[in-house]
Amino acid sequence: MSAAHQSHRLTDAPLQWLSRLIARSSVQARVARWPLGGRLARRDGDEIFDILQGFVKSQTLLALIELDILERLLDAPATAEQLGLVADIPVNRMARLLAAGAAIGLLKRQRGERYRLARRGAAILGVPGLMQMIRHNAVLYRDMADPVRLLRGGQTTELSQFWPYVFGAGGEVDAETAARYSKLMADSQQLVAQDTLRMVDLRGVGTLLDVGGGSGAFLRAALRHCPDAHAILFDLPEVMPSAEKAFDVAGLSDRVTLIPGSFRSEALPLGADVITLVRVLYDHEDDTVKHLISKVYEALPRGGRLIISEPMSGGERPEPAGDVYFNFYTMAMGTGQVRSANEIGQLCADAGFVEIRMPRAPRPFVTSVVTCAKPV
Ligand SMILES: CC(C)=CCC/C(C)=C/CC/C(C)=C/C=C/C(C)=C/C=C/C=C(C)/C=C/C=C(C)/C=C/C=C(C)/C=C/CC(C)(C)O
Ligand SMILES: C[S@@+](CC[C@H](N)C(=O)[O-])C[C@H]1O[C@@H](n2cnc3c(N)ncnc32)[C@H](O)[C@@H]1O
Repeated sequence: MSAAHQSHRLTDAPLQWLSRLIARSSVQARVARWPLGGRLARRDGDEIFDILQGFVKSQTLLALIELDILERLLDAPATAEQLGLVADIPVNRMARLLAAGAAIGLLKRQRGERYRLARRGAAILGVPGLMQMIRHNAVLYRDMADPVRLLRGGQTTELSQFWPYVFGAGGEVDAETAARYSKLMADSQQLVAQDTLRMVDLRGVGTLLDVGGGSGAFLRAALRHCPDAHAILFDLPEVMPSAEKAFDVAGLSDRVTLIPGSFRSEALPLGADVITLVRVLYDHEDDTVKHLISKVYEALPRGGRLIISEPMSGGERPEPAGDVYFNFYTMAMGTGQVRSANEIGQLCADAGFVEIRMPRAPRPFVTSVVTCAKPV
């Protein structure tokens, strides 16, 4: 046994002893009688129960969205009777849904049995793409219904069918499928773009290349942010029609060059001083990611910068969004994985990048960022 392993075992011993005590119901009963012990035990109980009922809370949210309850309450407060009638749900069951909605803080019960939107319920309506993301969780949850089976692997998941482009070089995705995922991607991208642009400094950028940029939502936000910059979008050919249309509608066509291609088989376009990879790495295995980061390095001039933005694992300090939701999300997708900012930084350093920075993410459930530069 190595010295490191032995010293671990020595420091582990008291904690193991404590865990074994807490795991005994007789000890729990005694500790719960002390003032501090009682408080801790109640809090732990609350939190364990909250983990246990997570799915039920989430499905309550889904029912409120599917039955358009949030929108209806935005018009005017309403009773279970009124909402049950329009949603074709028996009144007593609608009353139970509304009570659940109030209990999770999305609705407020008023006098006279009427409900109105709570602040958080109203906020959901204003977050771009959030209602579609909530609806689309149903696909993930079907894959998660048997988590042990998912962990063992080997089966075809529904989510991997939902995002088929991930597996493909060009040619494997029809235009309709590409348009469907592009819309969902673009809607949720608005949040990612907001937070990314808050974490990086794009002042003075001449040309920005977004690799795997989808329909270009990030580039449009970046172009508005940097009025003098030009943009290049590189993505699979199937994505180009929706990108072209979106830049047209935004009146930004003259500031972007669209280049179809696959980063698996082609070199990246030259001429950008900043390259962005937004929600691209976590779709792919390590080998693909290493290869892609080297291609980015080759495509950049000296001093050029790489910006990586996507939900990340907390690494040595696991955190809920990266290490629970996106961790299982990418597992259900079948090809990718979340990585920590340190792991991503290391992959960049291995490719030759320097000045690796990890700004603090305001909303890790939306995105985190790693930036680095090619040495001058
Ligand atoms: C007087 C007034 C007006 C107000 C006073 C009171 C006050 C200060 C109120 C504040 C209210 C307010 C403005 C609230 C705002 C709340 C917001 C902005 C909430 C935002 C929430 C965003 C969420 C929950 C985002 C979730 C995103 C998810 C789940 C994204 C998932 C993305 C996935 C799965 C992508 C997959 C892609 C793939 C394939 C893996 O690459
Ligand atoms: C998760 S989406 C992210 C899109 C966009 N950056 C965003 O955050 O909304 C991943 C993107 O990578 C693109 N992609 C996947 N494989 C690719 C490849 N081999 N070459 C170029 N782009 C690819 C997909 O078409 C898709 O637009």
